[in-house]
Amino acid sequence: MKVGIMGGTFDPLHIGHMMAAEAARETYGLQEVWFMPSHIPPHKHEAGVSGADRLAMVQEAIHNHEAFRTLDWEVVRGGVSYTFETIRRLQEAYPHFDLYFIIGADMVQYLPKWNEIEELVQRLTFIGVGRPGTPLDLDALPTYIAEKVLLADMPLVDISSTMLRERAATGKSIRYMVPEAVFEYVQRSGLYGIQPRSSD
Ligand SMILES: Nc1ncnc2c1ncn2[C@@H]1O[C@H](COP(=O)(O)OP(=O)(O)OP(=O)(O)O)[C@@H](O)[C@H]1O
Ligand SMILES: O=C(O)c1ccc[n+]([C@@H]2O[C@H](COP(=O)([O-])O)[C@@H](O)[C@H]2O)c1
Repeated sequence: MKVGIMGGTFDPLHIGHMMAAEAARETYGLQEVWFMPSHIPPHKHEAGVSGADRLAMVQEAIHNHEAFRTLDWEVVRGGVSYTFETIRRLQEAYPHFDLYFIIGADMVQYLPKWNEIEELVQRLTFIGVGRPGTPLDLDALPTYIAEKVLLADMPLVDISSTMLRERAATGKSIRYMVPEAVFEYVQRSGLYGIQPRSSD
């Protein structure tokens, strides 16, 4: 079975994440895509909102898609979420899966700095999608990494979670930049300083 892993901080989850997963699924015929929020991403500070809320946003966003699932392992395990550790465990649990890890252009260029990248490229194939601000240039990567990165086309989406947090903090709308169900969850829970909706 061909399974894509869409790893991310998802603070908050936005339409760029959804489109990346769908483009990878469609282009490479992935039977399922598992959205996997990290607890603490290796190269970032701890996320602003809890793992439980970030997991809930993923669940809200994907529940209508027949091929999308959530994987809560990293949030449940806690600590720093190293992808190679998670993938080792996944392959122990599901030895017959053919694994693909979906990432945006910024993460493609960062691959040489991932922990145990030599092991990771033996265990899975990356699927990279375009993202404004970073060229998707496989020639810039060492060959042993570049030959394990496939590309999937999608319309460029100039949205990041950072931009959405900043918009929310300054009172600007994030509606339609996140899936509607995520917007409703954020509003209901009062995340990112967005006012909980009154019970009208
Ligand atoms: N607009 C986008 N288009 C394509 N890929 C994206 C986009 N936003 C994020 N991704 C990819 O999704 C994965 C998870 O991203 P992440 O949750 O860190 O979101 P982010 O918007 O980059 O967050 P932040 O602004 O907080 O760094 C990464 O591989 C990232 O490259
Ligand atoms: O394991 C690593 O060294 C590593 C370095 C950078 C990113 N990742 C993973 O790549 C995914 C996207 O990262 P991020 O920080 O953009 O959300 C997420 O699952 C991270 O845990 C993993």
